[in-house]
Amino acid sequence: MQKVLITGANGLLGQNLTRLLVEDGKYEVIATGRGTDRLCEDGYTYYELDITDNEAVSHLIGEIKPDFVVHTAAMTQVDDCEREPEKANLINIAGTFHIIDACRLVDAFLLYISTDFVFNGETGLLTEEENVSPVNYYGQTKLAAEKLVQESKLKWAIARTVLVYGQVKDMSRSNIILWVKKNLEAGKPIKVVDDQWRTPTLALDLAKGCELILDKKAEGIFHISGKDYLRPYDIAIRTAEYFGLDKSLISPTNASQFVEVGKRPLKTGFNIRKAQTQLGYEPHSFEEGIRIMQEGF
Ligand SMILES: NC(=O)C1=CN([C@@H]2O[C@H](COP(=O)(O)OP(=O)(O)OC[C@H]3O[C@@H](n4cnc5c(N)ncnc54)[C@H](OP(=O)(O)O)[C@@H]3O)[C@@H](O)[C@H]2O)C=CC1
Ligand SMILES: Cc1cn([C@H]2C[C@H](O)[C@@H](COP(=O)(O)OP(=O)(O)O[C@H]3O[C@@H](C)C(=O)[C@@H](O)[C@H]3O)O2)c(=O)[nH]c1=O
Repeated sequence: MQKVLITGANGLLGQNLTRLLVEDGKYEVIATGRGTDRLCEDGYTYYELDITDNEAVSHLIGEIKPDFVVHTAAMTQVDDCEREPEKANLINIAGTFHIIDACRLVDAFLLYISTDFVFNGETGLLTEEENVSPVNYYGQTKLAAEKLVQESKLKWAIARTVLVYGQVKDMSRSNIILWVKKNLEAGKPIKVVDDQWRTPTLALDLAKGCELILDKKAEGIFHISGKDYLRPYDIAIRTAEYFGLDKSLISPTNASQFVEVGKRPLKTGFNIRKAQTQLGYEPHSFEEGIRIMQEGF
């Protein structure tokens, strides 16, 4: 069986991907993450791996000799990246460089997970050909890492994704659905932006997109997201409706009033035609996504 090594396996995508690949049984799965295993299931091997430790990365990848590496690990809190650019550089850029170097040692195929935040948000429903121009530091680090991957001379793919939602064990960061649900359940009013546009992505769909890339050894950039083009305000309303929560607690705001440390691009969201035609990728609708998430992990 071919071996797939996953970085960031404790994360939202990492846990979904680890479980999906184990369930589908086509690959031997090696999950790696910061600290101890948080998924704690059977069927894969777990190793602690901090991607900022170059020696540890080359040692482990050199020992395991994976056929594929799926590099999901990243500093994903956008405002923290703005506040701590050196840490963001270390994890998102240097970390990716370490992974690339180690992949070279064993000639592994590298699948790098990137973001809609490489775009400036002037136009939405973006194709893979659109010009990149990030508006925040997180986006800059992810773009710098994309360039390293593209120049690596490895066999590579980049899966860019958008506003991922889902639920895993002991989550590193929340996501919009859980945030809305938690506040409305507590009877707390929330202000949600109505001038951003996104194609929110169920973590399980993203994991499936990654698996399809591995199965086909598909090279190049792929936009892997949900298919519903929504504003965070719409997402909040639909979440309230789905869970029967009080919608009147949600009020609209916009970029001029809701100022964040890291600027967010206004219109992103993806055109996923390439992934649909070349990979056979077919995401769930947003409502199906909430239902799947609600069924638990
Ligand atoms: N979530 C989203 O909305 C989007 C995510 N992406 C990209 O998708 C990928 C997966 O993100 P997602 O799963 O959602 O995010 P998570 O934050 O849930 O997962 C990221 C994982 O990376 C781990 N990590 C951070 N630093 C290191 C390190 N030095 N060494 C090893 N692991 C580390 C984190 O560890 P720990 O658990 O210890 O914090 C965490 O488990 C990322 O590359 C992200 O940039 C792209 C677009 C949207
Ligand atoms: C906290 C908060 C968020 N929001 C909105 C803004 C935003 O669109 C959405 C989610 O907010 P967050 O800060 O969690 O997400 P944000 O950092 O904007 O999300 C990003 O994460 C990184 C990792 C990515 O790569 C991107 O694709 C993107 O999804 O909720 C509000 O409208 N009001 C609020 O009070």
